[in-house]
Amino acid sequence: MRTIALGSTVAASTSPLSLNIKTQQSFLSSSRVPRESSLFKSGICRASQVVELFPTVSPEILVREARLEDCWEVAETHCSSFFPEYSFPLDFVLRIDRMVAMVSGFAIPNGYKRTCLVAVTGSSVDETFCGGEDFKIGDLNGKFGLNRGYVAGILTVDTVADFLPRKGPLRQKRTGIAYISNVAVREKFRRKGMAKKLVAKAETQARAWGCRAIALHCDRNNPAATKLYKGQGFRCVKVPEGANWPKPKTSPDVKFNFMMKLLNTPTRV
Ligand SMILES: CC(=O)SCCNC(=O)CCNC(=O)[C@H](O)C(C)(C)COP(=O)(O)OP(=O)(O)OC[C@H]1O[C@@H](n2cnc3c(N)ncnc32)[C@H](O)[C@@H]1OP(=O)(O)O
Repeated sequence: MRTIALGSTVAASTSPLSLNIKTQQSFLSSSRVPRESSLFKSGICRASQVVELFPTVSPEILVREARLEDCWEVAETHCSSFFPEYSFPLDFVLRIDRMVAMVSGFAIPNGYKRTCLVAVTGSSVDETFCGGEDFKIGDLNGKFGLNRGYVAGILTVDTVADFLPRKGPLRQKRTGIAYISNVAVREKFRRKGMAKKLVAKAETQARAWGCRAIALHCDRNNPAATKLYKGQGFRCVKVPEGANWPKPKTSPDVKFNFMMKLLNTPTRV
């Protein structure tokens, strides 16, 4: 369990870009409120605002691994989706914090995998067309692309198994089950199938890692996300009475569904 300090706020994190689910959930209900943060007004994000015009010209969606040059937009997507009420300077500090967390990667234990996927729009370039050598910094793929598109959705998938039920008397971590977290799509790009594509790509990644199943926690009071996962073939797993299954650290009043899908089930896109 890692902790990211956000000024005076302490965010419990499940992965480098992990949500502070407690804070996240309390803001979910307001995530549809139109947001014009003072950060944007201040002009710090003018470049992003200009790029935002592009998707209307070329709306195709591509899902790929996040790259180093995506990190600001990934942090923006994360923060604007999970903390829509934050205004300057806190929203700016939060974005910086998430960016640093991503780049530093909060090194995962040997033998485990984790990757951050992004859904980009406005990119017409071949996904494989990248310059330079491959390298990995934190969760980010070190390739640079010339036309990388605009990051509008994110998802993290890993095999770290921190939030999966343990096995045996020694409470060993499970293997072969991937875990999804940090799923977010910028408000103006929602209901266009982006999250579905991200989840589908996460499943492909999990299969490539040799996983037989994929799991996640979803707030019971998040009907949109619950519908998304059920539609993608995830099913709620009943937690046995008294079972001490790990779950994301949040306020006690946030209740999660633990959802799982066997990876031999066909993926719907
Ligand atoms: C494991 C986790 O990370 S849980 C955290 C989930 N993240 C959040 O709650 C952050 C804020 N919300 C969001 O970012 C988005 O609303 C998401 C990620 C929940 C959905 O992203 P989208 O790209 O809009 O979803 P997408 O367009 O792929 O919709 C897929 C299905 O989900 C369901 N769905 C998505 N949004 C809604 C909604 N607002 N109301 C009802 N159903 C919805 C629908 O069944 C939809 O299929 P349909 O459009 O064919 O009816």
